[in-house]
Amino acid sequence: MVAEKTKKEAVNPILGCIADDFTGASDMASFLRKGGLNTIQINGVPDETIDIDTDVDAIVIALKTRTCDKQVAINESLRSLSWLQEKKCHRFYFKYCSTFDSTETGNIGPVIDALMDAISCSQTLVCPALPVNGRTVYNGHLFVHGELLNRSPMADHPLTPMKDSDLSVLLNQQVAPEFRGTCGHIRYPELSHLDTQTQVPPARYIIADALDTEHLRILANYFATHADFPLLTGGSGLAEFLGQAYRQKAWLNKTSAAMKETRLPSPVLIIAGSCSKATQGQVAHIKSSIPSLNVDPNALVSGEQDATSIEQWLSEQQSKSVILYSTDKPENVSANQEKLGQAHAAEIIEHALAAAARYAAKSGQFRNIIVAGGETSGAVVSALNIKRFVIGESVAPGVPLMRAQTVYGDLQLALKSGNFGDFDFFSSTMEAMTL
Ligand SMILES: Nc1ncnc2c1ncn2[C@@H]1O[C@H](COP(=O)(O)OP(=O)(O)OP(=O)(O)O)[C@@H](O)[C@H]1O
Ligand SMILES: O=C(O)[C@@H](O)C(=O)CO
Repeated sequence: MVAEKTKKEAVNPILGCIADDFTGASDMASFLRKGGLNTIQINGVPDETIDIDTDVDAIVIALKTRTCDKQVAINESLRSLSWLQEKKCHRFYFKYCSTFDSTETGNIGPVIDALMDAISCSQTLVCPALPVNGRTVYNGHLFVHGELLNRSPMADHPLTPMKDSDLSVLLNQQVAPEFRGTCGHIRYPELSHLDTQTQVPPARYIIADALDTEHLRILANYFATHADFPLLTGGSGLAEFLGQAYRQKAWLNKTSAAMKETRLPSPVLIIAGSCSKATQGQVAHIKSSIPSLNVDPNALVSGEQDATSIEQWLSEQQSKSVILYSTDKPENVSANQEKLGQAHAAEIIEHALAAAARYAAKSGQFRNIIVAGGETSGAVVSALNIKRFVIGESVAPGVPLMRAQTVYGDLQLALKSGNFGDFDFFSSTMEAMTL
């Protein structure tokens, strides 16, 4: 049964999204905007001080719950859901990574279960596919640029090494014991007649194949307003088509308000904490044209490098655009993790990069900041105490320019998911964001 709403009945905002990391949130927000929804991003669990404009169609809440303690992830997601329900959202989306990024002990299954329980729904969609960035699902297996997930560079991820690519296996490891084995599939040959001959399987978690954007359009048209599916889950691939589907159903009564000014004066500070293959190439490329500083966890531990020395280096660069990076090859990352502990290595790097971002904004030297990596972005946005972003144009699929009013003034940020963007992402984004 498809719930029909007339334009008169429409209530804004429609869609409330909960994302498990910060770049994932801005990725989702960029595609919702592309689909015609006036979208804002709120960072962290919103409290009563956060208000929203009346013309907002979609709200994306950015959490940092991908790798945190399970109970914290559940609690923050449920508190976010309550807030979205208070704001009268009536459709919900749990956004996780298009490469799943969640191990056996990960939080995707537990958070899905908790949200389903709170929304009282018995089925949900599981759709990580993002074909525009090379993530496809075929026969329930996740592929990255044509390679099985566990044979892609994601197998070496510093925090969430992906050792399987069968989505039902990955999910079954995580969900509550009583729901194990309750995955169903919509396989790609069935997609072309979804809604006519194909019955959606009566499974709790419905894993959808999607090989191209047309498949996502079909899925979005079916699931966007389906009464039995108030909660959908997956990557950002569906977002553009969900937006279009809501618009077709006349669920929107406002025209999308674009962010007006998208450029600020140079310079740009680039912060790369991602060690993904894409970021490694992008860092290597930009290092040949702007000053760079390697933020090294071993040097931070030994005291050879600290917040003061990084600040000193930044101030010496005066009005130049620069990059700070901890990006390294998988073997060096593993060595650091063995020596310092995985969580400790991540923490000291994130802390140093976030402190540098705060100094850069506070000193007024930089008003534009590009960050590579979801965890790193979460640390930077928290250090800048940015509560909300207005979403602007995308500079690459899944990477929007975003504006925030902060205690340090008007800032512009671009948060890049680790594996997103072409080799020249940093230079093209610097050009797009500055006067
Ligand atoms: N040289 C290094 N040694 C050990 N750990 C590192 C090093 N450089 C970065 N890290 C840590 O690895 C993690 C990278 O995660 P992050 O989410 O920022 O990037 P990503 O996983 O590539 O991006 P995304 O989550 O958007 O896909 C961070 O916690 C970071 O602090
Ligand atoms: O879905 C993706 O690939 C990204 O938005 C992401 O979540 C990476 O952190």
